Amino acid sequence: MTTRALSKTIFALSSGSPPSAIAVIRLSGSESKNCLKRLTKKSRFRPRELFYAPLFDSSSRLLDRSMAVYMPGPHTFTGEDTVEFYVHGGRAVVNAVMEALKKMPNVDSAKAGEFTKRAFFNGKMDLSQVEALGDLISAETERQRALALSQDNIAKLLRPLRERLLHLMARFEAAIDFADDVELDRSEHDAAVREILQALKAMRESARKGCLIKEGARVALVGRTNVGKSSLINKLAEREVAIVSSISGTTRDSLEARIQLNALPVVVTDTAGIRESDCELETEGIRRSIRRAQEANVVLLVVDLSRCGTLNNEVEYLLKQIGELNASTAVTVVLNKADLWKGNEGDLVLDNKYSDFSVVRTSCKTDSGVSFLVESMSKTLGDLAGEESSADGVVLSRFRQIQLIDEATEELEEFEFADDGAIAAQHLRNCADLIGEVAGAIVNEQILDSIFSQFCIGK
Ligand SMILES: Nc1nc2c(ncn2[C@@H]2O[C@H](COP(=O)(O)OP(=O)(O)OP(=O)(O)O)[C@@H](O)[C@H]2O)c(=O)[nH]1
Ligand SMILES: [Mg+2]
Repeated sequence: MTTRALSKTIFALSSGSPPSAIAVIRLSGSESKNCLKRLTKKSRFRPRELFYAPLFDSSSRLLDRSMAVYMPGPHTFTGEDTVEFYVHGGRAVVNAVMEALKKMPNVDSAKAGEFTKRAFFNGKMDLSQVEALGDLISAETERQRALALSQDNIAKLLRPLRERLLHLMARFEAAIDFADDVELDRSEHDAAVREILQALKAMRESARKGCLIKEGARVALVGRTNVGKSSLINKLAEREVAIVSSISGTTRDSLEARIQLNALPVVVTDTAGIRESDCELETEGIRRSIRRAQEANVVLLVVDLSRCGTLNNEVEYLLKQIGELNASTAVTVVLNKADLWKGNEGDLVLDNKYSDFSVVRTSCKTDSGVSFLVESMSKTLGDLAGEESSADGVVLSRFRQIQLIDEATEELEEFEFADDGAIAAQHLRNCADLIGEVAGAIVNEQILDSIFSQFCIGK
């Protein structure tokens, strides 16, 4: 950000869109106090003290009877002089005050994320704190809120790792520069690096959970045609998301519904039923069903109990059609149309290799088992995302951060094979730099633009 851009005083409506009981208009920059003087016609203000403030335009017309506060920098969110007006939240009131501010010299309306950008450039926040703030503002579930708050400390968590790496690197460099005086015990260093590697891998695993909390879990309903997948998504979403009919092959494309389970956002996908087909469109639909299953955190394998014969064969058939599932994907076998079943319990026994699968019996006709299925999914997602309290620890949850941790891990893995001291030291340096980048100690302009553009105006 240029000095000129920083020198402008910015203002924005920082509360939600009018009408509302109260609207907060915030200013940041060296002209803030002058703006306050002009609007209130007062000249002296006690810092950080809320006061009653009738506001006037340049022709002394009363705009609103508001409350206001003056907060001199640098101990403010942006690090600059800041003023906040708490005006009545009517659209005309807000517009009138904003219009009056716009006419003042060297004052401009703020762009999205501009207050936070100033806080960052004035050293009030690091990049991971900026990202955490963005997450907090967009948090929709309890877990997302807790996760966002936990992210405030990423720099603190990573600093010791980075310092250890730099310390190890310095030892390697000293051994090169002063070969006669400094002797290097490589095995001791290898052990230290392995410890750091373990810490990075643990972080990577917790990041997978963090992403699940932040991005939401994906659940796919997969099975043959006419087994009741669309009926089930309608039950789970508690609304008519998909068309249900007795005609096999009714659903041709994947359909999504967003729900919340165990304080996690969940995207449930209904898919086209799997069967042999000559129809090009249907075959494409089935290909998409398989892709949705492969991308899912939880696959609900739906089976029509009244027609499935031996369950084990049916599950085997469906898994074969889907192909490779991720090792972390949880599978629940849903035995639907339980109301029609008159079969043999012995036919429902699953092979030991499927012992990790949950099995739930449902009927979309009588609703029996549906709440049990919801409970079972909730538990499965809870296991995948970790207990709710685990969000108290610091967990990474950004793709950008995970990529950097992966690259840092690769550097350390390469370190182990580097016999040459200089190359080994370089791997340690690269790893330390990548870890520094996670919390934003080292930043590139493009990443900054993309992060700040996700903010709303007024933050
Ligand atoms: N008796 C009974 N009928 C059900 C049950 N669930 C669904 N059905 C009926 O089964 C038929 C197929 O249901 P859908 O939900 O459309 O099945 P689907 O798996 O989405 O089918 P495709 O879209 O063709 O793959 C409809 O006539 C439903 O009313 C159930 O639990 N019991
Ligand atoms: Mg369907």
